[in-house]
Amino acid sequence: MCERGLLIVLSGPSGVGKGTVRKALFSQPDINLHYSISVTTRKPREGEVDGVDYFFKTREEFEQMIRENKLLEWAEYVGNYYGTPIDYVEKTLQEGKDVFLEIEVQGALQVRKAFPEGLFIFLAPPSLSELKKRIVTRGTESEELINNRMKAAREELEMMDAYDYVVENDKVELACERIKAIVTAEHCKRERVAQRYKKMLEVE
Ligand SMILES: Nc1ncnc2c1ncn2[C@@H]1O[C@H](COP(=O)(O)OP(=O)(O)OP(=O)(O)O)[C@@H](O)[C@H]1O
Ligand SMILES: Nc1nc2c(ncn2[C@@H]2O[C@H](COP(=O)(O)O)[C@@H](O)[C@H]2O)c(=O)[nH]1
Repeated sequence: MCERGLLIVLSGPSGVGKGTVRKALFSQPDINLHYSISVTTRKPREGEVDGVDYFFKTREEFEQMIRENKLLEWAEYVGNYYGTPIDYVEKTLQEGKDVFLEIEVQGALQVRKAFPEGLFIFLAPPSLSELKKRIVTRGTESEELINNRMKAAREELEMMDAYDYVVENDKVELACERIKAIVTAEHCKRERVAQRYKKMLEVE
């Protein structure tokens, strides 16, 4: 029987750079993580592709997924639904592969309840003014939505203590290296624990 994979959750306020860091991480050749594509009712941004960036759904379709227990977690964030399809996560972990979720804070806290053995990483901005600058510079949100996301960000930043690690995204390459080091250390720790139990069972 193969060991279950590790569930890694990267979370943090909108605009901190979760997507940028995740893409940089996944572009590295030595990375063996599996990205879970979320479902959302948000309209696609320019260049976003259904089934690659998100599975784009109507509110009715999303609510049906909730009723049918197809989501590991879901949240309504600044007027839209976002959720993680449970089947992909379960199947991939079962195959012994690591799954990577990039989700907001309410959802991460739900996943923590369902998967306390997961690895929870909070990506933090160098400052609130830099966070605002990043959302504004991205140019995807109206002024009203930027203000709503900044309001949510203040509440989300208060939740960082609920995570296993806080990683500052000052520079994308540095944030990637920190996340890689955390994942490697977590694997080593789990391997040591597994070996200890194996030996214990051999002796008894
Ligand atoms: N370390 C960094 N330094 C400067 N700019 C950055 C850094 N990381 C990301 N950015 C920029 O900040 C903006 C927001 O990044 P990104 O879209 O990855 O954030 P996000 O956390 O995924 O946002 P959301 O949660 O809204 O999807 C982008 O324009 C990106 O290029
Ligand atoms: N709870 C969940 N949050 C998710 C999921 N997928 C993405 N997100 C987060 O939503 C906000 C807004 O995303 P955006 O693409 O509209 O900028 C951001 O923090 C994402 O990380 C999910 O499945 N569940």
